[in-house]
Formats: sequence, structure tokens, C-alpha cells
Amino acid sequence: MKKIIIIPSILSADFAALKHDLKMIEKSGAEWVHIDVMDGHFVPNITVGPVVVKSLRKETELFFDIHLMITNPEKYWRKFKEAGADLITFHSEISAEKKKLVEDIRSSGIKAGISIKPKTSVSEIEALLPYLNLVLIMTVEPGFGGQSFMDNMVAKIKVLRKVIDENNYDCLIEVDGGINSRTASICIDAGADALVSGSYIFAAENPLEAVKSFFV
Ligand SMILES: O=C(CO)[C@H](O)[C@H](O)COP(=O)(O)O
Ligand SMILES: [Co+2]
Repeated sequence: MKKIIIIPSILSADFAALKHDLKMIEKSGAEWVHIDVMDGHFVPNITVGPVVVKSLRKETELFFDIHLMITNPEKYWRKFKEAGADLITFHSEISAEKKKLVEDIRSSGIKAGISIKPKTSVSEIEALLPYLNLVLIMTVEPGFGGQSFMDNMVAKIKVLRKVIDENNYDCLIEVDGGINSRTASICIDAGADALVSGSYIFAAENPLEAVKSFFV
């Protein structure tokens, strides 16, 4: 059985206690942490910038999975790289030249991903798959934690799995939005490699046990 990458998202954590939460994630056995960056323009919410990422970097060696929900990733991605990002994912729905952006990110020495919103189909990013380390399928509308998983996105995960396998692309499928114990199994069965989970973990009475529950 392949190893599924479980990625706690700090979006639903207490932002005054992030250091503590990073330690909790390390203790859980998870190796990645998901950091949602929102600019109040691409999505109707604002979160953190590179300054916060840089501070978090000093506290942990967890793999930093940065999800840029911003209109101009071509302007800002390098700041996140310098702050300690290991993987930068930007959205397919932006207007910048995507292949160049993927190449720029990868040639800086880190990994690059592209995310697709629920209304964007796999065909929109298919030509980029040979260059990508990861595709992030959104299973909620980006912008907020705590939303319900959109079951009709499962077919999209299956389509992407098929295209990647048929062409032997070296590209992970990450799923983000509404992941809990039930929806995690659905995504794994559909072919996901990595699952982001925020509110299920951080709204739980015992977040450490909630992360660990994904590994059993
Ligand atoms: O990108 C995101 C929202 O835009 C978050 O990563 C995602 O929603 C995780 O939170 P939850 O597990 O609560 O849905
Ligand atoms: Co996210």
C-alpha cells in the first residue's frame, strides 16, 4: 500500500499558538504542514505572509507546503521561498504565464504545484503535468476552513489519477478542503497521494489524536 501524506493545515489553528501546534504536528508523525496564504483579492479572506512563514521556519523542520491563494504569485513567490517554503502551489486561475512560473520556482531549488478550484477541470492544467511536482485539487471553494467536502470532486481526482498513471508523470495529487476520516478514505480510493486537513484536526478536542487517526 502506498504511503499517504497527511498534511495538517494551520488555517484553523490558534495563530497565537502556532509554535505549539508545529510541535504537536511533529509529535503526530506527520511530516508536512500546510500554510494557506490569502490576499483578500483572489479569495475574500486574508491570512499570513512571508514574515510569518520565516518565523515558523525557525521552529521546525517540517516540510512547508505553501498554498498561495493570491492574484499575483509571480510577484511574491520568491519571498516565500526565501522564508523557507519547500513547495509552492499557486492557482491555475491566475493570469500569469504558468509554465514559466513553475520553471522559475523549480529552478530556485524547491518544488512547484498548481491548484485547481472546483469549477476548473483537469484539462486546464494537463499540458503542465510533465513539469509539476504536485496538483492540488480543491474540494471546497478556496478562502475558508471548515466547509463541507464537495463529493462531486471525487470524479476529478479519478480523472487526474488516470492521466498521471497513463503517462507516468512524477506528480502527486493533493486534496484540500473538508477532509475528515470519512472523506479521507474516499479520496484515497479515488487516487489521492496527499490530504490536507484543517478544521477536523484543530476543532477536535484532542488535535494530536485527530492527526494520528489518519494513520490507522
Ligand atoms: O485552502 C484552504 C481553504 O481555502 C484550506 O487548506 C482548507 O480549507 C483546509 O481547511 P478544512 O480542512 O477546514 O477544509
Ligand atoms: Co489550502
